[in-house]
Amino acid sequence: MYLSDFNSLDEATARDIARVWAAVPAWVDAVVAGRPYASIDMLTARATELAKGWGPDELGQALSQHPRIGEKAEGAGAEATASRREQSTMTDADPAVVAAITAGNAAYERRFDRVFLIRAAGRTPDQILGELQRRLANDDEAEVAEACAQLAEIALLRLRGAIDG
Ligand SMILES: NC(=O)NC1=NC(=O)NC1=O
Repeated sequence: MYLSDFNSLDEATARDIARVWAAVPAWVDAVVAGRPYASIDMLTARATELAKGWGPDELGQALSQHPRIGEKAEGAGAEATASRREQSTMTDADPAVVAAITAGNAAYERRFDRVFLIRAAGRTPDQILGELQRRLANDDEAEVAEACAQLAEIALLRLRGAIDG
């Protein structure tokens, strides 16, 4: 869709679209409230700025829309479609790597009590596994910051994939 379309959509429809980018209600409302955007750069700058305030609560809100790495997102919704596209690198992954990621996901959830979140697009399964194992050693605060940064990267990738200047 063009930026002009996003600018002129009714609030509810604009929120439905921004919610696919990151299912963080306050962030969705603020991104939509910032319309009309003069350029895609202004939109991405505001979306990035607003994501800087994310913490454990926002992670919890957004994670319901992100299947585990290596798990196929079910359904035909926009979020599931985006997840499948982003995780397509896992489709032909080495079974040993998939097994290690699955075990790593379980270890991560035991350690941090939430799903491991990473911007999967542009990463190989090996790179994802390496990041998972590295981040497992993070302390709580550092890991919240890393997970929020990944959530923001996913949001900006989805935003840029949805809106043409
Ligand atoms: N648990 C996850 O990291 N999920 C995901 N990462 C992505 O880039 N897309 C997802 O659905």
